[in-house]
Amino acid sequence: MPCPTAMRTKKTEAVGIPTIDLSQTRPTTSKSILHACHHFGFFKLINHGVSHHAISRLECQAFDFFAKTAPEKHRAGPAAPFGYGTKAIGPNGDTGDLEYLLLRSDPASVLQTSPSISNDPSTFSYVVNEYVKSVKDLGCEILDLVGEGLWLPNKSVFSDLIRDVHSDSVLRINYYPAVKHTENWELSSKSNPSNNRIGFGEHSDPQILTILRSNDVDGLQISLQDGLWRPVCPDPSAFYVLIGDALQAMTNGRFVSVRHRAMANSSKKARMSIMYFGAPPLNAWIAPLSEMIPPNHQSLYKPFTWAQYKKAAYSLRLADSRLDLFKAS
Ligand SMILES: C=C1C[C@]23C[C@@]1(O)CC[C@H]2[C@@]12CC[C@H](O)[C@@](C)(C(=O)O1)[C@H]2[C@@H]3C(=O)O
Ligand SMILES: O=C(O)CCC(=O)C(=O)O
Ligand SMILES: [Fe+2]
Repeated sequence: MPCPTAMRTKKTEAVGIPTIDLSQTRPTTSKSILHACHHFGFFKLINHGVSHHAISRLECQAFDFFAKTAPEKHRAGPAAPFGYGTKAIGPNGDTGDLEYLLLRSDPASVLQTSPSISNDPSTFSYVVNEYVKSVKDLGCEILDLVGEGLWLPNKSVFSDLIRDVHSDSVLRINYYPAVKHTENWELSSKSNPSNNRIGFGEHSDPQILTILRSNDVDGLQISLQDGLWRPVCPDPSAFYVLIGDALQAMTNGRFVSVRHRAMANSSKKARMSIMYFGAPPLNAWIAPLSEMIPPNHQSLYKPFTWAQYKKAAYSLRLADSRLDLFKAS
């Protein structure tokens, strides 16, 4: 049976969103990834090789956490920026209808925070670390395919940043509680736009790339050049890959960081999404690669360190275009 989103958005989503099948040959996959990164900054990934077991174990651990009482959950907060947060997103007044856990992704930090999150911290940290390892490897594989497709002299120039022991990558688990529908909800949602509740507002991700997985509840939307919001059909067996601002800068704008948001108005069932944000080390310099600047063209962005970019991101609102601050004059 087609998912409700697919039925509602046949014209947009069904024809719009590229799907990359990682079981295809390397050159074919690489070519399709480049096309998707250039035109969408977003794609769906199937046959990705990450074990269903690793995904469902983390999902179970996360559902157990969000099912706890508020005081228990607040032991893991406040998110500043790491830890448990509810409603408030970032330090500048953004809010959404969600709860979340934001975690540093290195094993030592996961182990350190686990006792405030789980009654069985060693299992929690094992499950998180196993998941992070899998999605990090997947992210690096995608970035190596990008390096190959672009014929870069150093094919691992992007993945090296994420593989670095000092990589600033993070894991985020968002939980959008179920919505209590009244009898005439369908009718009122059409006539009353206030039912369009924002779960996580419009933004682009600042990092290199994001690997997102959600349960079977819809909510994620992406906005392409035409400015229209396209619902993304949830597929728990797939991952969605989002290009971040840092990769847009390194490719001198050839790849676009996709604007996206999550709605929280649509389901009687809670939505859970898990994002791995692959990031460089804080002291890494991000700048357009010389191979990405065509002859007689200029660099579109000034060089910046990841620490400088993060500082800028945290000084702005969620919807702000942070990369604009680093445009070359
Ligand atoms: C409002 C904010 C939340 C955010 C930091 C920021 O000041 C602007 C970027 C936001 C974002 C979006 C993608 C990720 O979810 C996130 C962890 C990130 O790296 O940048 C969040 C930040 C956050 O929630 O701390
Ligand atoms: O929850 C989602 O599906 C998207 C959340 C998101 O974009 C983020 O956390 O950066
Ligand atoms: Fe995001």
